[in-house]
Parts: sequence; structure tokens; C-alpha cells
Amino acid sequence: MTQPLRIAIAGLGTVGVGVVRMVTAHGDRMAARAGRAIEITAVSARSRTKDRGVDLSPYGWEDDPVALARRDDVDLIVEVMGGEDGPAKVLTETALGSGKHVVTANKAMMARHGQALAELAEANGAVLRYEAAVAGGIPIMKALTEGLAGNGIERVMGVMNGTCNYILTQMEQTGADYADVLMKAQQLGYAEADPAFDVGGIDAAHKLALLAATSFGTRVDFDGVQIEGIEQVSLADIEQAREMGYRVKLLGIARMGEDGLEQRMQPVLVPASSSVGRLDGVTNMVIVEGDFVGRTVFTGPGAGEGPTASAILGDVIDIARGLTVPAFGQPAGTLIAANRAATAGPASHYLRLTLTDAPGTLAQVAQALAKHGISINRMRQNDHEGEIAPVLIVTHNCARTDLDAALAEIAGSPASLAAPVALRIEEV
Ligand SMILES: NC(=O)C1=CN([C@@H]2O[C@H](COP(=O)(O)OP(=O)(O)OC[C@H]3O[C@@H](n4cnc5c(N)ncnc54)[C@H](O)[C@@H]3O)[C@@H](O)[C@H]2O)C=CC1
Ligand SMILES: N[C@@H](CC=O)C(=O)O
Ligand code: NA
Repeated sequence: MTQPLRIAIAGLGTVGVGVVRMVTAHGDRMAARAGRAIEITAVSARSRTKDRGVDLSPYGWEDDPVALARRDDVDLIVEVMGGEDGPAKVLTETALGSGKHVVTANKAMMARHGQALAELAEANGAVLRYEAAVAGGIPIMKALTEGLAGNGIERVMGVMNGTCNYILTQMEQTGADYADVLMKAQQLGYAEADPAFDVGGIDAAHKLALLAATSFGTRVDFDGVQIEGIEQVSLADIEQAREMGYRVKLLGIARMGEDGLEQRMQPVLVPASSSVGRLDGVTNMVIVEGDFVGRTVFTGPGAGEGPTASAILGDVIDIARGLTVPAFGQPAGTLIAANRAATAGPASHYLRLTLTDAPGTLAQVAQALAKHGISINRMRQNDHEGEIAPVLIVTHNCARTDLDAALAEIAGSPASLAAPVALRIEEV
């Protein structure tokens, strides 16, 4: 009979408690599938006495999470504390350094230190997996490193932050206030410990950097991601976009071209009828375009207790089975440092301008756009009262640098009463 795989859990918040519940609920099923029992032997968190609604009495306890990696009765660490550096990183290094496997949900740590950690794992015959870190419950890392491994990947993109998609869709559907919806996302266990990571696009950028590295065989380059969050997206833009047939999404795109690796995470407009446009709530979507397979689309819950525990235990079962896929799908030493591509290509843009309601104002706008070679595809001025005229414009394809130059001119004119809003329209 094969020995059980003995796991220790560092962190007993949303995800850690989910892992305890899932092992308790499906221990027999997982043992049957893995061919050996999966046993929790020890746990660690900040508070030993907090009531988490699960029975921790069968497990050993460590006040110091790093001590879990030194225990003789632990083969694998589930790291679900979070934090780019600090105890999560020390624990992971200690475990891998002594040949213990690590399964982590920590995208911040992996996006910053993934290369070094993957090298450490391989040097010590340990396995490092992080399915839960990328698009929560969607088994996208497994798809990339196994099912799609024969392909050359040309582009990978998608919606990768459940909190942001929840906020954007709740605001659209209920007209609710941004701060209230963010608080609800926190209560539901979707948000990061610091939700600025979610709304600032940083969490999704961590995931995009990990997807890009695995897709293109490159060293993870988080600093190479151009990041814009959803903080500046207003209810007005969400509503106007909907009226014009679009929805606002925090979309990430990674593309490997002759000019290098382009990685960007930003709020964009997508056609409301597209697969990305139809995503609601905490749902994520990752689209992978491979040279032989074509376009593949993966969708599912991107955050929350159950989906994240599901991803963690998928990795644990693979390790219990003896699967030793490298962290980025190929030996860490073979990953190459990619050049960064200069800019995103031209695209159509949505503009919302707040102008004085006076003769000649629109002509000035058209002139400023024309001066920078930008032509107007659609323009709309809704009914309004008083002296303030909201104007919506959809441009034809244009370079963002040209658009920014035109918008700077418009913003500097006395006819402009508020900073112009510009959002890229992405064909997905
Ligand atoms: N909540 C979610 O839906 C998802 C979370 N993740 C990731 O999973 C990890 C955990 O997330 P949550 O469970 O939501 O966080 P949480 O804040 O609910 O729980 C964190 C747990 O770690 C413990 N902890 C934190 N720092 C510690 C330290 N220095 N020493 C000892 N214990 C410490 C806390 O006591 C708590 O039990 C993070 O890396 C997060 O990015 C990944 C995917 C989805
Ligand atoms: N805060 C993250 C959690 C999962 O990765 C999100 O909202 O997607
Ligand atoms: Na995943």
C-alpha cells in the first residue's frame, strides 16, 4: 500500500478553510483517484483560537508557519497565507529547499519570485504548483502545461480578477455604489487582503505574467505588464458603454510578436454579445490561441472558497499521483528572458467628453482629433439640461499616443469642463 501524502496548511482564511472542508468532504474520493490517502497533519495561522467553523483538533498546530516545513510528518505544504515576501516566501523556500512539495495560491509571490522558486524546486527534486493562483477554479495552468503543451501559443488573454468583474457587473446591473460593491466582494471572500491589488489591476497582472511565462516559455516578467485598474471607471461609462453595445471589462492580453512580449492589463470596452462581454459576477475567462489547436476558451469561477480549494486539491492530487510537471511547463533553466514590446497596436476608442453647450464646441473637438489623424466612427450627444453637454465618441483605429495628444488639447480648451475619459475597444 502506498504511503499517504501528508500535507500541512499554512493560512486558515477563505482558502485554507476551504481546503480543510474539501479534504473532509472528499477524502475517500481523492484517495481513490490519487491511489493513496491525502492526510492533513498540521496547520498554522495567526490565531489558534478563532472559530473558523471547521474542526482543527485532529491536526498538529504551529504558531510559526515556517515550522511546518521542518516537520517530519509533512510531505507537502499548502501555502495559502498570501504576501509577496515575508513568511510565505520563507516557508516556500524552506520547504522546497528540503525537498518538500509546495502548492500555493499566491500569485504575488509567484509573479515576483516564480523563477527562483522553480529553480529551487527542481534543484531539490520537489514539485511547485500554483493552479489556484491563476483564474481560481479554472484549471488553466494544467491546460497550458499539459493539454496544450504541443502548441506554439500566440496569444493568451482574458478576465482574471473575480472581484473586479463582480464590481463592474454589480454596478451595471444594480446601479450600486462602487464602495458598497467592493465591500460585498470582500464579505464573499473574493478580494485580496489589500483590495487595492484587485481594483488597481495588480492581482490580475500577476496572473497575466504567470500565464505569459507558461504560454511563451519566458521568464516571468511582472514589471513588464502595463497596468491600469478600474478605479477611474465610472457608472456613467458603464451605462453609456452598455447603450452603445459594449461592456466594460478588466481585460489582460499577452502576445508574443516579432517586436517582443506585449503584456497589458486594463479596463476596455468589449462587444456586449462577445463571450467576454457576457461574463457576469466572479466568473473569469481565459482564451488561449495556439497554432495547431486554434482558439480555446476556459471559463469558471475565479475566486471564493470552493473554487480555490478545488484548484489547490487538483494540484495536490497530481503530486500524490507522482506527476512532476515543472512550474512553468518546462525546466526553469530553459525559460528565456523576453524583450518587451513597445506599445499596444492601434485600436478603436470610446471617448466621453464633458463640454460647454456652446456653438462651435463640437467643431473644436473634431478639429483636435483630425489634427492628430483620428477619425470619428460614431458620435452621440444625449439630451441634457443646463450648460454641460456630455459627448460620446467612438473613434476609428488610432494609436494611443495620437489620441492622448488630441485629448490633451481638448482638455486644455475652455470648452472642456472635466477630464476626458478614453477607453480602448478590444475585439475579443
Ligand atoms: N480568496 C480567494 O478567492 C483567492 C485567494 N487566493 C490567494 O490565496 C491566498 C490566501 O487568500 P485568502 O484565504 O483569501 O486570505 P485570508 O486573508 O482569508 O487568509 C489568510 C490566512 O493566512 C494567515 N496568515 C496571513 N499572514 C500570516 C502570517 N504572517 N503568519 C501566519 N499566518 C498568516 C491568516 O491568519 C489567515 O488565516 C492569497 O495568496 C490569495 O491571493 C487565490 C485565489 C483566490
Ligand atoms: N482577489 C482575487 C482572488 C482570486 O485570485 C480575485 O478577485 O480574483
Ligand atoms: Na486556476
